[in-house]
Amino acid sequence: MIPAGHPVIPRPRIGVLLINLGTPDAPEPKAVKRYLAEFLSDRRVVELPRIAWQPILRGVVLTTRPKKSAHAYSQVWREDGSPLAAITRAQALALEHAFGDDVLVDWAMRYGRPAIADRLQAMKDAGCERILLAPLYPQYCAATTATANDKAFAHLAKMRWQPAIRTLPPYYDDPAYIDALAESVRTGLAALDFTPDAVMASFHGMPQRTLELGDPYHCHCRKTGRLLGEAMGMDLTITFQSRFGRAKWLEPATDTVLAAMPGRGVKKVAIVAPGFSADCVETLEELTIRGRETFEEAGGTHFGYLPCLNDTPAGIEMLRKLIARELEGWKPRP
Ligand SMILES: C=CC1=C(C)c2cc3[nH]c(cc4nc(cc5[nH]c(cc1n2)c(C)c5CCC(=O)O)C(CCC(=O)O)=C4C)c(C)c3C=C
Ligand SMILES: [Fe+2]
Ligand SMILES: [Fe+2]
Repeated sequence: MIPAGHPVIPRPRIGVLLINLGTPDAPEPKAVKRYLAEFLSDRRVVELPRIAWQPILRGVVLTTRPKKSAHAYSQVWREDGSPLAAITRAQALALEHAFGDDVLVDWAMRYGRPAIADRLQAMKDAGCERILLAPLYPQYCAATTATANDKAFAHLAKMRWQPAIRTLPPYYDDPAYIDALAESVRTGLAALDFTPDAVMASFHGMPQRTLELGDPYHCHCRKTGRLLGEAMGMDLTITFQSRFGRAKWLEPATDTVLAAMPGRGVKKVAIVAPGFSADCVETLEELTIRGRETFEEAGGTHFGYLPCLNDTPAGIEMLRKLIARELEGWKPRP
């Protein structure tokens, strides 16, 4: 017999939680500061002892960067909010539709809102006894994939009745991903009013030290770049963007290469950012606005940015395939 006051147990369901990095609530210094404080305090992101990093973070970074970043965010903000959040929400809605009634698809951000703990709890309360955590990073990195999963498991650690959990593996070399990328690059190139002299694939950077410590991120990016180039039948220029701080980061740097290209006769460039599953401030502002400026100031004449897969039909179908594969054997009980 069920004791009085025992919660009503809903029909068991399967849940899928899409997770992306996170974004401020508003393109304003105060909101950006709150977001950066959480993001840059993560020891998976800045791998320095707290005692060394926190004074620099609080004393320098959080007193200068929020204003600069808020300006960048304000240039790309949409009516429905931060591009990263709006696109991730649209991906969740499209996948929810694609999977139908038996699978509940939700989304969360590692930093800021909607918080992973809140969405996981909501899924559990809605009857999800089996949940796939899907960090939307094609290339594995401790600073992205691992910390997203860590945050989810930290919440599970507080649950008496945990759901069963699977995590989406990195998909940097998955044919479904490479094919979707190749198709979207072909469409993007065809829509340009010029033929580029070079096509650049720009990935988010990481400190060089993480490669030496064994993080596979650099290798995953190189392999995605190679496979995408092979699928396109062309040589891609692979670069790393968004350098942060004084340490040596993965090279070559996107901005350095953009500044050098025109001098080498490359005056027309197209850029794609295959590591980002959704367009965000790093692609829409850093590449599309500042990257273009850098290239044109160095003598470049034509610059084209090719959008991420986002919630395009090809992008959603790719995610649906990857997710469906992970859900295999997880039939909802009647
Ligand atoms: C030490 C600093 C940073 C590391 C390491 C880092 C790794 C990393 N980041 C992404 C993806 C994204 N980063 C985004 C924004 C962003 N990244 C950093 C710093 C590091 N990232 C900062 C300070 C910011 C904020 C914007 C700025 O001030 O420049 C975003 C976009 C978020 C948005 O709201 O639009 C994404 C996505 C990856 C994949 C990665 C390691 C592989
Ligand atoms: Fe970043
Ligand atoms: Fe940036």
